[in-house]
Amino acid sequence: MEGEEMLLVNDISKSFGGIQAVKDVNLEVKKGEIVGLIGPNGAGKTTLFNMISLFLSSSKGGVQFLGENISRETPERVVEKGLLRTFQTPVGFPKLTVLENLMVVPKQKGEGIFSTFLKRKSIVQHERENYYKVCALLEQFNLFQKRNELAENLSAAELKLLELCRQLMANPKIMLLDEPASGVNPVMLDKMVEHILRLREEGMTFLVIDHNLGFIYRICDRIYCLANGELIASGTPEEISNNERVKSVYLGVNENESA
Ligand SMILES: Nc1ncnc2c1ncn2[C@@H]1O[C@H](COP(=O)(O)OP(=O)(O)OP(=O)(O)O)[C@@H](O)[C@H]1O
Repeated sequence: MEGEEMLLVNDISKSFGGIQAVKDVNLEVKKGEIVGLIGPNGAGKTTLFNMISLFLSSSKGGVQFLGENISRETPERVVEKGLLRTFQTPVGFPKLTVLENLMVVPKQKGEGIFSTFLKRKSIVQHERENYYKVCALLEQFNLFQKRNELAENLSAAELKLLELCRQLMANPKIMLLDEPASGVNPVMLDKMVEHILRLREEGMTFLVIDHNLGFIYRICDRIYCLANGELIASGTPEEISNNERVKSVYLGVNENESA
């Protein structure tokens, strides 16, 4: 249902020794929203992503996903529940082709030679369905022509799209995108915007980190701004772009100068 709470971050904090990377942050994402997370280098954005996706434990506070406290789950369980993330540097397999990168499916739990033999038919069926799904995704993201290319030969923008496709193979309910626009040229950036907006039309929800504010303002319904680990502003793109604190910390504009 539109407007339903999907992700709720409650009063979350993280310290690394003496460094307070994230301090008492509250954040929410509703179903169907595209929410941005901005802030200067070292603001705590990636640390926050790492805690939401449970790659990192929080020092304090917790995360609710679809009304359920997931703070004690493993990253794998969170993926199974539908919370997926990308990384600043796409992961994937550089020495595999584009098609192979998407066909790689995690082995089922408890799968052995005997059970695999018994389930042979269903596995073949599963592989076939997977193949059709991969081809459809590659078509949608204009990567079908590159399906036999090694991933290491793709451009930065194509790698970002491949990373999106990899996450989509796992049927996410929400996608956390870490700098999807970095290294992407303006033409491909327009394509990236189109893809993200299309996915949202189809029901996807996003939380997006990016340093490219133009990109963030184009795609986001709401934006949170972090600085020194603390939330300093939240609002619509218009509100954030006119916020004096955001200008001063993020854009390096002095509050008095910009007034
Ligand atoms: N594993 C770690 N050990 C020690 N300090 C860390 C660790 N990870 C992050 N930090 C520190 O926490 C703070 C927040 O870092 P973080 O990477 O979350 O910021 P960011 O907003 O994602 O920055 P950027 O935009 O440059 O990626 C920084 O001061 C960073 O040096």
